[in-house]
Amino acid sequence: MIDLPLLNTLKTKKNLLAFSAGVDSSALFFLLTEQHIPFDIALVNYGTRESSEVEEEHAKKLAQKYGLKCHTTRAPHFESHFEEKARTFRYDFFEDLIQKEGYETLLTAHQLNDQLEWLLMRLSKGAGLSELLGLESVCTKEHYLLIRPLLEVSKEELLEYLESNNYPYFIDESNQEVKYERNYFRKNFSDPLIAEYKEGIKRSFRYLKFDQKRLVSQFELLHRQKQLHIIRLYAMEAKIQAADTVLKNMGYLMSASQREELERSKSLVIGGKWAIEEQNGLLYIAPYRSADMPKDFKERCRVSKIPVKIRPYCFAEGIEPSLFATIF
Ligand SMILES: Nc1ncnc2c1ncn2[C@@H]1O[C@H](COP(=O)(O)OP(=O)(O)OP(=O)(O)O)[C@@H](O)[C@H]1O
Repeated sequence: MIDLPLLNTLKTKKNLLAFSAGVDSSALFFLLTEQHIPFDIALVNYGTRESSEVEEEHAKKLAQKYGLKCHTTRAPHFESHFEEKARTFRYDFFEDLIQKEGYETLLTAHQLNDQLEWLLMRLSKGAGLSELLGLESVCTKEHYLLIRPLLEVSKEELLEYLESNNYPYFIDESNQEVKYERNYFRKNFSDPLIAEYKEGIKRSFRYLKFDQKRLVSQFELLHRQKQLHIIRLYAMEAKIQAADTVLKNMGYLMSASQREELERSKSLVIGGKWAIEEQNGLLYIAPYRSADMPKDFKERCRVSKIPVKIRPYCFAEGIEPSLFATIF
């Protein structure tokens, strides 16, 4: 019996399930239908496996059987960096659907094994708490909520659920190929650990997330406009944590050296992409831009205490600096 209290919150929402026809998303599909949660499905066909076409057909038939919409698309052939490009293509497709069809949530079937695999991969590269706990069960995106209802359920439990109910699913053989780094971690570390210590690992994630919340409360998002974030820091140690959280939400992961640089500096550009400025207990984060700005705009920024590296983004996006005088 898989009990997912989070599903109750979905009953009144327009939901889109990212459905690959594999074990995890098939299990989520049937858990949603059993609980009468309204949803449609979206599948990206990468055409990389013999079974790709069969899986797409299966998704369409399943959707028809349960009276759901099935959105599918065919990905182009990616020569290099397959995982990264496949992910970008996938989320672009989902976000396009969300905008066009007005979905309020995107549900993915990440589970406990994925969560541990993510943690171990980040741990091995140097990461802070919010990066280690990168898979969150509810994550606010600009136009929707990204929800991962299965984070506390192991792959083995999902498989048992499908088997015992005779529900159909496909096995993705590419998950076995250790040439992909994540599969190497999965096969050698996360899967064996979960096989032996599942309950302890579930508890640890719960405790860690609880501690993370306490730490997060050391900063507060005061204002967000487009991609500009202004955060109040209640403790200086919270700076990295705050930047980590915001950038991760925007799809950017800081490297270990960038984190060190941020610790040292009050004004910097990360990866040529993000301007970060700390000023009077406030942390400003915005995409890094350069622009010729009129004198009066610069003057209004100065009066409203908008840091120098943040101004070009405000200018490019038509964000009026004098607005901030009323916010703070
Ligand atoms: N081809 C696909 N079509 C639709 N949804 C998919 C597809 N592949 C994966 N998903 C969704 O994404 C979830 C995570 O899949 P997977 O672990 O393969 O992705 P990932 O590489 O970890 O990427 P990310 O974590 O960014 O989603 C799946 O449980 C499923 O909900």
